[in-house]
Amino acid sequence: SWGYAANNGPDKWHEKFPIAQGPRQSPIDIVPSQAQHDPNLKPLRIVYDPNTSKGILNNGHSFQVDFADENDSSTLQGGPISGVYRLRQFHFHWGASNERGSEHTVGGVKYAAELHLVHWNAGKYASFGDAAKAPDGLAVVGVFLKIGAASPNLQKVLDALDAIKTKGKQTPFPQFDPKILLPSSLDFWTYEGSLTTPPLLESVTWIVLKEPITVSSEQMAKFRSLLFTTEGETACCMVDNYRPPQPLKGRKVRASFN
Ligand SMILES: Cc1cc(C(C)C)[n+](CCc2cnc[nH]2)c(C(C)C)c1
Ligand SMILES: [Zn+2]
Repeated sequence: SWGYAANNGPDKWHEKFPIAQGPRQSPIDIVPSQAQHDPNLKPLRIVYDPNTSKGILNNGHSFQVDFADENDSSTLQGGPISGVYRLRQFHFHWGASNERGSEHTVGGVKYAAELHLVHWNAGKYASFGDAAKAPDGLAVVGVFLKIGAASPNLQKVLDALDAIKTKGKQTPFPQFDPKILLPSSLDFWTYEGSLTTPPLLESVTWIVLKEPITVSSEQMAKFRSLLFTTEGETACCMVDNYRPPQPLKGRKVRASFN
């Protein structure tokens, strides 16, 4: 199946998922000078309840922290979206070394990693699966990670990785508030895009924060200690699990700030 290696990676995905060459694919290179400030964009309203965090899982592509989403306890509103989107999970993408790893780039600049907080339009769709197939179904907040001071808040997540080293392993991850992973400014760029892995569904309103959070080189090494492979398979380090930027195809990127 699909992966990030030469034989099954991003350049091959279009063979089984032709939408890979579609009109609203993600990620993209964000060119700040080309992004138009839109005064109609509302401030982001992010309310997360730590009681909704459930577990942490190695899904073979990344690792994710899953949230209970049967009610509106953890939600995203405002910004470019209408209605209430529920937090489903968050996960990361990162590189084999510090000079690459993010999916979105800013004026061609790659960051060491990128956090994705995935939300679905529960006001309009009955389930995450239904929302994932709708053009206004998902909203993903992207946060860049750049190398600098260690993040104590991120360390709580990294300390759980030893328990989920191989594909399919999961462990409880209760009482975690992902709001502590966000930078101080919620200024963002936004555009209409897609999932960045197969099935590459064109159902995501992207909200990419301008301000990165910092992570230390030692913390990045922790991400790279995970494996793409299951226990017993020949170990393959989970690194470079990012899709490169895709053609803009006429889309406009809006900025919430001047
Ligand atoms: C239905 C579905 C949704 C997602 C994301 C949006 C959580 N994902 C992750 C795709 C993705 C990761 N980062 C941006 N998009 C998948 C993958 C695991 C098959 C399936
Ligand atoms: Zn992602």
